Parts: sequence; structure tokens; C-alpha cells
Amino acid sequence: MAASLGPKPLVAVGQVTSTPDKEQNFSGCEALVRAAARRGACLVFLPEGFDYIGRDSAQTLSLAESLDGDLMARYSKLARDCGVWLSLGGFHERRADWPSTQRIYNCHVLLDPTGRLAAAYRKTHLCDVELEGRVTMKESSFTNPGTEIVPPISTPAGMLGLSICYDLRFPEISLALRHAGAEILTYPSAFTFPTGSAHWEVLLRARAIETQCYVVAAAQAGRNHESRVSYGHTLVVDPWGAVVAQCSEGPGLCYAEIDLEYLRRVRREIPVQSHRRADLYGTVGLQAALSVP
Ligand SMILES: O=C(O)CNC(=O)[C@H](CS)NC(=O)CCC(=O)C(=O)O
Repeated sequence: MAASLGPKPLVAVGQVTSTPDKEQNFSGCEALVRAAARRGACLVFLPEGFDYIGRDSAQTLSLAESLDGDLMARYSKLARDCGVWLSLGGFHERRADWPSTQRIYNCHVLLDPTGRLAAAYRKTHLCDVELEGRVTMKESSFTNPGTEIVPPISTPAGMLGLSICYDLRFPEISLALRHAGAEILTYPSAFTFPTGSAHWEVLLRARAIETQCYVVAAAQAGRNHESRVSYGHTLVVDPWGAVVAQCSEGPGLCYAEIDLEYLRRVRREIPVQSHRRADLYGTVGLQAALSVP
């Protein structure tokens, strides 16, 4: 097939340590995107909270912008300057309901190389979790849940399905995206240390094996502020479940080639999609609120 003749598309995955300082965060992310573009990546991924990680929910709310604000304008120009697609996972977004709800959305923004908004997915599973004496997260106290799954978007690397962080724990959304044609699933994240060390890689590899998709997971890493440390371990998994790229500690990039011929072979060899027993447990994901191409 023609697709196998050309060079395989290269994607870059960024790991950052966002702080409450938006200016400093933008400079760091900009440097990563420019470096990735110089290496020839067509699509660059940044993690949840790439814009900032606030010290508390009051600060998180006060720093939020809308999609037509200054920060997105700068990222749009960056995408255009570099000629790359940008997956910006977890932008703290103020929408029209801000005055009435005083809550934001956790928005995964996809920009195309002209800087246009190709898609926006708003996190549907909010992270309300309490590990006694270790971690307390109550995302729903400052965030409104998204109301829809976004159909996969065609990019030069493949059909890209958007999720965010805690969504990773729900195989239903990954199956829904797979049914809708996804070839790459992406989970920009800011995992905690205790949950990350126990669950992160296992969940990402499971999602890749179950869906036979590439899984790309850009992560926050290290100390975001006085009272918060993120797990890191940015990685890429192939459709067989192998970790094919990984970041080490601290800010940086890792790269992976996306081989859709290989993906098709894995799907041919183990055709799980056609072995499902919908008669026994329903068709998880098939009735999902998105259009199947
Ligand atoms: O709040 C922000 O500014 C950015 N968003 C986050 O950090 C979110 C919500 S608190 N974190 C997670 O979902 C962690 C999930 C996790 O660690 C797990 O599922 O184990």
C-alpha cells in the first residue's frame, strides 16, 4: 500500500513541570515544540496543565482564559510558525457559563498547522479521589464535566482520539473512540505519585492492547509547587502493548514513529473487534454519543 512506502510519521511527546507562572510555562513549552519541529515531528503532544498548575482552586480559576484568549492565540501562532499539529491536553478553559457557574472546563485542544482549532474535547470523567492521608483531589469543585466524546480527528500520523488523564481509568471511552475509527489514543496527564507508580503504565498498556491503538501519554513531571509533585513517565505504547518511547526525569521530549501498517497487522492477527460478544454484555462504546465514520 502507498502508505507504507513513504517515511513513517514522527510524533513528539513533551514532558513539563508546569508551575503557577504562565509566562514561564509558555516559554518552556514553546522551546519543546520548536525542538520537536526541527527534528521533523508532524504532531507534538503537551500534557494536562501545560498552561499552568495552580496552588489551589482559587488560583486555578483566576488564571483561566477562554479559547479566544491571549494564550491560545500564542499557541496558534506557534503551530503556524512551526507547521505542526499541537495536542494541548488540559487547557483550563473559561466558557460562556463562567459568570453563572464560576467553574471552568478541562479542555484538550487540537490545533492544526495553520493554527486553527481542529477539535476541543472537555474532560468527561472528573477526578474526585481521596487516598486517606496522602492525596485529595476534588476536580468537580472547580470544573464542569464535558458532555460529549469527540470523534477521532484525521492527522498526518493517523486518526487521533482525544481523552484526558483520569479518563484513562474508563475503558469505555477508549472503546468508543476505537469503534469510531481511532488509531492513536492520547491521554495528556498530571498523575499523582502514589497512583502513577501503581497504575500509570499498566493502564496505558492495557488501553493500547485492548483497542489495538497507539497510546500517547504526555505527562506533568516533578514539583509543580510547594505541595504538589507529579508522577511523570511520559510514554508512547504501540498497538501490541510495547513501550516504544519514554521520557526520563524532568522536562523533555520523546519521539515515536507511527506505523499504521503494523497497527493493521496487529488487528488482522488478533481480530478482537470481530470477536466481541455484544449478545452477552452489550456493545460498550457503540451507542456512544459520537458519529462513526
Ligand atoms: O487541576 C489541574 O490544574 C490539572 N488537572 C489535574 O491535575 C487533574 C485533576 S485534579 N488530575 C488528575 O486527573 C489526576 C488523575 C490521577 O492521578 C489518577 O487517576 O490517579
